[in-house]
Amino acid sequence: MPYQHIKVPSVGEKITVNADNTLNVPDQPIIPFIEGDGIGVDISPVMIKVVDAAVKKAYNGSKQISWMEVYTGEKAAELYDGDWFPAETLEVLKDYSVGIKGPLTTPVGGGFRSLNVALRQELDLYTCLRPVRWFEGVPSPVKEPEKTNMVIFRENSEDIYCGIEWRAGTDEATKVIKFLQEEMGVTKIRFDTDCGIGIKPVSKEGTQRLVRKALQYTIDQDLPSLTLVHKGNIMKFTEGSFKDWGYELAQAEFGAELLDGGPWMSFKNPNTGKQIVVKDVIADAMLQQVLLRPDEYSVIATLNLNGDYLSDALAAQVGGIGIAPGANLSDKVAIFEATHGTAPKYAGQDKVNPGSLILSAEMMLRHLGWNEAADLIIDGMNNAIQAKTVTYDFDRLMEDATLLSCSEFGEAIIKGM
Ligand SMILES: NC(=O)C1=CN([C@@H]2O[C@H](COP(=O)(O)OP(=O)(O)OC[C@H]3O[C@@H](n4cnc5c(N)ncnc54)[C@H](OP(=O)(O)O)[C@@H]3O)[C@@H](O)[C@H]2O)C=CC1
Ligand SMILES: O=C(O)CCC(=O)C(=O)O
Ligand SMILES: [Mg+2]
Repeated sequence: MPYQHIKVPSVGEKITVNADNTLNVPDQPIIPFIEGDGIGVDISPVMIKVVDAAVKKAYNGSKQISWMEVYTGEKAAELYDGDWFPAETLEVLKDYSVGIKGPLTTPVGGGFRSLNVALRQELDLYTCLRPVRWFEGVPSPVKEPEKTNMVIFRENSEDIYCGIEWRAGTDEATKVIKFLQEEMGVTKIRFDTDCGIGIKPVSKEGTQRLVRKALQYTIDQDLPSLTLVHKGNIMKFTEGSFKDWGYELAQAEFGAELLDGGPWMSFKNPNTGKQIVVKDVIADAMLQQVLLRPDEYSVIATLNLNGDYLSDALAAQVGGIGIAPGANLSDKVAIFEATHGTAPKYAGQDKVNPGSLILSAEMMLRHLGWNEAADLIIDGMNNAIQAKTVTYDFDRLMEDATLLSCSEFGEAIIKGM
């Protein structure tokens, strides 16, 4: 079926997904990409160039990506007559199973809701996977950045983050407040006029599908622990239940048993026989723990908003948001994206670090099973950083570095492969 603005490449095939969620990846897969707002215009073309070079070098022409641009955000609004979130983009991302996106702008305090969040919700991309590790040579604010090696599984479909809220003074907010006071016996709303209201849904099913994925990852990657991060002492029936349902799942589906009387648990990795510890930490304490005792944490499963905060904080700890990658995953669809946003003050200046999006593409290549190309990207990134040929964000914290533009850093990665 022809699309309104999306042009399907004349060469290449769709990736398909089997009933057991494994992928059939043709040698020339068509991969949809969203350029992104703000610095998307700088980093997306560099990401494509680096990925193409890695694939060419790894497979000498026997494999190749057919890129297909799809539109969301500012570019979509221009093309589709004010439609920021065209239905055909959603349809294509679902149909082609694997895609990658640049950052998209969300106005603060009003205007439209986050397109990034909408994409995750519409495609039920319930896991936001954000690995955080240090690259040798990257300037970091901590003394031993090599001790930080964590993988965040952030719940992506629930929580206060999903946007069920009403502005202060509206009929809706007044109605919800009245309902809470008159029908639910709530007496604790300190100022009940001009009061905005938000709702925080957290379910057993939503929690357990996320924790299941995180525990499976811990097993597959042979990692030592999974930490449930929550603020369950205060938000007992949302964040507290997240913790309880997480432990419950570890026990019921992975055979975990109480460790020293609990609440921590442990079980043996069925592949390696090594012990996996399942533990929990309260979210505020976790922010100091990751700074002071990072080597005690490995895989983290947490709620949507905690995961948002924790992923930017951990990214800074290993040298910054400019190299923090991520993926949004359902069981069938995977959309890769950087952790950072659109950094509007740098848009169009060919200045920022494209590393986040490039490393997100590196995760995408591994998802396809193209590990040789992914390894080349890591080599290229390592070599560019160790040669101290870096973008402004690293340059300002390094001595004797050579300052490169965004596109020059891409070239340096290619040269370093
Ligand atoms: N998934 C998504 O698409 C996301 C979208 N957003 C959206 O992005 C917009 C801007 O958000 P904002 O809060 O400013 O956060 P940003 O992540 O866009 O930028 C914050 C700061 O992070 C640094 N930074 C970001 N990207 C890079 C990069 N590639 N290279 C080097 N440094 C970088 C810059 O720091 P410095 O100033 O020190 O140089 C920048 O000023 C908002 O509309 C927000 O909603 C935000 C997060 C995720
Ligand atoms: O959607 C947005 O604008 C922000 C999202 C965000 O910060 C994130 O997903 O990390
Ligand atoms: Mg964020």
